[in-house]
Amino acid sequence: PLPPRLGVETPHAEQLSELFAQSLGTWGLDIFLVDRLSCQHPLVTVVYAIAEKRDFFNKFRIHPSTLVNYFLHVEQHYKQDNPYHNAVHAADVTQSTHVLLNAQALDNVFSDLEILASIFACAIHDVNHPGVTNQFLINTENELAIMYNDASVLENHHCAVAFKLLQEPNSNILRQLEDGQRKQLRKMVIDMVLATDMSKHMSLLADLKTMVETKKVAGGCLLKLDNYSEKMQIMQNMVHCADLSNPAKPMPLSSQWVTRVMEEFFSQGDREKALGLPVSPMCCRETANVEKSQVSFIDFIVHPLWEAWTELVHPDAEHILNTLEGNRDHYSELSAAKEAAAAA
Ligand SMILES: O[C@@H](CN1CCOCC1)Cn1nccc1-c1ccc(OC(F)F)c(OC2CCCC2)c1
Ligand SMILES: [Zn+2]
Repeated sequence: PLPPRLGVETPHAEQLSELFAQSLGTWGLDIFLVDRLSCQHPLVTVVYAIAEKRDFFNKFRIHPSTLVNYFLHVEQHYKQDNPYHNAVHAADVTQSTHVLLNAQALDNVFSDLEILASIFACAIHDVNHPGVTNQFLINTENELAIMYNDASVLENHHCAVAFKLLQEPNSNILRQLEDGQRKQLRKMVIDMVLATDMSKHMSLLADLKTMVETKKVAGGCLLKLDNYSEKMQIMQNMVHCADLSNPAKPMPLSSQWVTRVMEEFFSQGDREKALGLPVSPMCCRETANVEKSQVSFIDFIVHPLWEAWTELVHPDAEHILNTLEGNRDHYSELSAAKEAAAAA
């Protein structure tokens, strides 16, 4: 039997179908509205809609009910009481990557398997996130840090949980793939999810810039991506861009993400204080300057990354970079106004 047309039953099925028909491929889809209309199944409904749109069911002989079963389990393993690292964030990163994949500059660059791997990686990339940073897990000698020897602790955990869930009954969406394909997809997903570790950001960006320079110099287009490592570099940066896309979304969405991430950081700060640990940067609710932090986050991390991505897929991401620059100025003005008010 087929599952409901959105993957899950919801009293707002008509409205949600309409929203996906209009905006599934749009930068700025209101993922918080998707969360409400789907009755807190944002990940299942977004993945199901993308799977339909990209014909995954036929291309990979995945039964719709198997896809729903698996991603319901994945969704349930995102901690709903995390203000930020919850299933809405996973759905947001997945839908954002779906949009980035549609860039004309990326036409015919990725195989169907690479596209499935990218969407899969986004959907599971933060599964079972505990709502604290790698550093916190390491400092508190958490069992996860012991398990993964302090190396990309969260990211290793997300991958392991996701592949473990594939072994549950009627959940193995990769069952019908040829063995080689399944092994290849597993490797690609691991490579992408491990690359979402922020400690890899500078090296990932450096390699992207090098690729953009050579591409520009060669005057070639992206089609000349013949080896796995170049292809994977682009996929890693694409997922990383989507993971750091909050400041590049329309302000009504961006500001909700800022509130959520600060709430998660502050509760980590509260825990560090209670444990007598040094409070991590930006995690102290008494002293944090939210707007100022956003300006430096954008200036030092998010803008350089999106500038390189925009150049790589020129001109398809111009509007995203413009939104990011507009948001940066907005936070800078807010920060100045706050300082002026404090001085007065
Ligand atoms: O924490 C960030 C990386 N650090 C590295 C060390 O320098 C500061 C930034 C990335 N990251 N990792 C997990 C979640 C997020 C993260 C995601 C959306 C964020 O802001 C907004 F877009 F919603 C965000 O903002 C923080 C708080 C103020 C500035 C940075 C953080
Ligand atoms: Zn994430």
